[in-house]
Amino acid sequence: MNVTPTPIAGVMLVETPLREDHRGAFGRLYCDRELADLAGTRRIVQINQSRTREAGAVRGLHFQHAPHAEMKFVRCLRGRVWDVAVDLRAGSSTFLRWHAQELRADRHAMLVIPEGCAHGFQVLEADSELLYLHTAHYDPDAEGGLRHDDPRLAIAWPLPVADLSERDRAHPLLSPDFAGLDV
Ligand SMILES: Cc1cn([C@H]2C[C@H](O)[C@@H](COP(=O)(O)OP(=O)(O)O[C@H]3O[C@H](C)C(=O)[C@H](O)[C@H]3O)O2)c(=O)[nH]c1=O
Repeated sequence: MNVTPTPIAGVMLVETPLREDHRGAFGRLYCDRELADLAGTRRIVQINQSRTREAGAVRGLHFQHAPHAEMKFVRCLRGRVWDVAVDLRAGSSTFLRWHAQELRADRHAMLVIPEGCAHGFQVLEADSELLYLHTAHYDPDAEGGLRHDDPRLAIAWPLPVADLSERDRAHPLLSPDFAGLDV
């Protein structure tokens, strides 16, 4: 597995190349031994999948507050998405900066979003599917969300936003005095 850092500390791209032979291909999706430097003693406790119909649709941006903060490993199983991590960590040198990475089913890779960062994505191809590995259980009471169009983030989504959940439409804008999450 090849790990590449991004400009945001802890947000990494992990490439997991397939081994091909005459029968087809085989690849590892995750290995706590190979990723020990990145994941430490964290355990994957929940694995989710989403399918999004419309190109241009946006899901997120979501995070969980401590003590339910989580590291997420996000992989595209079908289609293409523009995956975004936003640094919400108090005191971070990249506080409120975002990093985007195109994830696509034919490039076997995952974006790692650490605790204290929000995650969202825009679908670039209809019927794209994502797989998420989580190091904390889903706790709706601990969930927080950012507006995709928050001017303090100024996320440059590549397509016009075509579809959003009611919940994602309703996230509050970041208050001017928001100083970040303690994780
Ligand atoms: C995460 C989760 C959700 N749900 C329920 C809650 C809702 O009734 C329904 C859809 O959840 P939500 O609207 O939060 O799903 P998305 O907006 O696609 O959020 C997803 O995409 C964004 C970008 C993320 O980063 C989240 O981790 C991921 O959940 O599934 C569960 O039952 N279990 C779960 O673990």
